[in-house]
Amino acid sequence: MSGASLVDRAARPRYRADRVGTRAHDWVQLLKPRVISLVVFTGAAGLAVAPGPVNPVLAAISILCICLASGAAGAINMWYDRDIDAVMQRTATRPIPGGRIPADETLVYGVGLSVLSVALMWLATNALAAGILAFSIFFYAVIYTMWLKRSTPQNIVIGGAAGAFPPMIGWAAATGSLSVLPVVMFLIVFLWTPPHFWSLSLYACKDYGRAGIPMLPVVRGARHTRWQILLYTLILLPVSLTPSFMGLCGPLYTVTATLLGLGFVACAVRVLLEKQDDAGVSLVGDRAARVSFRFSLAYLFLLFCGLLGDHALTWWLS
Ligand code: HEM
Ligand SMILES: CC(C)=CCC/C(C)=C/CC/C(C)=C/COP(=O)(O)OP(=O)(O)O
Repeated sequence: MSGASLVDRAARPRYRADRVGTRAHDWVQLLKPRVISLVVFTGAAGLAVAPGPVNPVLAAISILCICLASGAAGAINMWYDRDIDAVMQRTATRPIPGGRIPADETLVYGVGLSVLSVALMWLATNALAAGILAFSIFFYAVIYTMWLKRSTPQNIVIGGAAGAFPPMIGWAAATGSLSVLPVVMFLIVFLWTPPHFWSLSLYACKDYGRAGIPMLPVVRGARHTRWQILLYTLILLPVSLTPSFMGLCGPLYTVTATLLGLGFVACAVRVLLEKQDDAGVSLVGDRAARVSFRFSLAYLFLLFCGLLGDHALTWWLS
């Protein structure tokens, strides 16, 4: 046997395994797994704080459906945005612009998973949960991605509603109805989205400008964006405390929401006061905006943990 074929035999299986692994990884990346992990967590929280006993199998199926649906919407977003993703540094290596997954296969994948998730939700729970799930996919994939994202700097404010529906979906899956608390949870995520995204957009501004996407700092400038971030954190703080004012939760949630809300406002004030030029562009590498973006992720996760902990405590004490 020649040396070359020995090398071939040794190399071939490893090459195949790597390719299979890479392809599987790319199919998962189309679902934006890191982003949807928090989306799914908020949906699970909505389900967990809903009143009445929930069948654990149906709860698990509902959470799986929210996961599949948000991933599917992400895949349709990547299919539609393949032109701008190729231009932006942050997204240029995604599976479609990277040439690793064909665009048409991504569309079939996104639409297929959308149909599967909605049908499964309907079969396992009820029409209300399935209906809001379908509407969320439509809102993110069509209203936000295909329309608002490229046409208005308010794109993420209105489009952010898509990512705010999961707590309502979780609650509806558990109860077949809606109530004040899931609507407040919707409002919290809705008002959280602008400071979450605009913090990131302050330091990703060049990317969006190059791709021609009218994100707020591109259109209205960095200084205006800094004020808007502060405005939304200031509105978010009292809204996040509505469950306390309405007697829908106890002191654990109230303390958590107050501390986190003040922390988020403090991050926004730092973003506003950061050393900047006349146009509001940071002179210190957008340090405050980076901290604010990271804090936004911790904020939402911990706030909903506070709600879950409060709910568990009330149940345990009763
Ligand atoms: C229109 C609304 C939103 C916009 C435009 C937006 C935009 C973004 C962008 C551009 C990133 C960076 C992603 C990357 O580089 O891969 C990001 C990260 C993230 N977003 Fe959002 N987001 C929105 C809503 C949400 C919602 C509703 C959630 C969850 C409830 C969320 C959770 C996350 C998480 C967890 C990350 C971090 C991902 C990582 O660590 O790589 N986002 N978001
Ligand atoms: C239940 C359900 C269907 C929920 C869908 C909600 C969802 C996936 C929300 C996440 C929002 C998100 C990833 C925005 C990214 O914006 P972008 O697409 O402008 O970001 P990009 O530049 O990174 O692609």
